[in-house]
Amino acid sequence: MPPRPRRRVRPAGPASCSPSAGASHDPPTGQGAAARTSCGARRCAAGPAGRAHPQLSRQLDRCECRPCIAGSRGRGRPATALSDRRRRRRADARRGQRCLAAGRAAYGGGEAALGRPAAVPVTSRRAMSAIQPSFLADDLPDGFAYRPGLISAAEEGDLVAGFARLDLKPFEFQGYLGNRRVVTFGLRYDFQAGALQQAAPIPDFLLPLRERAAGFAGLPPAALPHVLVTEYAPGAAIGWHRDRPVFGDVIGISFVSPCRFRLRRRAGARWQRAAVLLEPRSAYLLRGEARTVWEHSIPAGEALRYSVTFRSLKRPEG
Ligand SMILES: O=C(O)CCC(=O)C(=O)O
Ligand SMILES: [Fe+2]
Repeated sequence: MPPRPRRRVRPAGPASCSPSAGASHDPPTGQGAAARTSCGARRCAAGPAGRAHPQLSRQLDRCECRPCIAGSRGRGRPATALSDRRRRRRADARRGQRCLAAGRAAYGGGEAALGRPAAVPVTSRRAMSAIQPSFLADDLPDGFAYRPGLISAAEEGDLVAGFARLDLKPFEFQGYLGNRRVVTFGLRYDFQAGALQQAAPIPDFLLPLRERAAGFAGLPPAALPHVLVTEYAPGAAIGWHRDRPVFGDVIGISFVSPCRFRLRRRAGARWQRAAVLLEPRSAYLLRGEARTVWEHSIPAGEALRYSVTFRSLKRPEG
């Protein structure tokens, strides 16, 4: 195997931030200590001295620092450094067969466990503390809704087999690659153009899921013209963000293994925080304040997880 290309060195200047940042934002090993910044991410130790995350912008709705967007936990690679793409593709087909069983086993495994939507057995204390929900009902952000068991275990199996056939690509933002892989259908947000563009039509196998998601959100299926399928391999994360303002409601459905879904919003000089366990086959809705005020993120998990995210379009102000 050819030697792995070196990580791209961050260019100087305010438009960049070294691959560091955040709870999903830790600096790469050897880059020194990182201090907290106003965005709750970390100061880039290797970046311009003392500067907070340079691309954090309230207008932009999230920190635009490349590794933050990529959720790469400091391990993001430049697109040009992708050396194992072909190998990963070949592994996909095999993984599609294995992942459901393996993912289920990682959190307590077996078809019997799958029949129980609420309780999520986990195999280790560490895994338990990583995903334990931490809010009381009162702490839920307004506009956040959660439904366990939106789909059956059999439906989940069929959908996961479908994901294995999709052309998932590492999430890319300004040349940096995240550890999660994605594919978008219907409408897609083009980060460079800053606008929605037409993507491939939503595949037939996802349409019944869209109906279910729409029913959960009280919307007609056609009101969800965008769908994003995301694969989180063990260790993959998504950093703190709000979804793009061009979108309206966000409905996320989880597959294979659970994750901890974290929420935070500014409360003076501090962050108010909440977290919820997203079980496989469950759905959540982000609407109102949960969508427009609170940020969300998912820390790296120990087992493979897929999510399907449906989004409506923001209604024109009237
Ligand atoms: O995987 C999930 O459920 C969340 C994904 C997400 O927040 C996003 O793609 O904006
Ligand atoms: Fe999101």
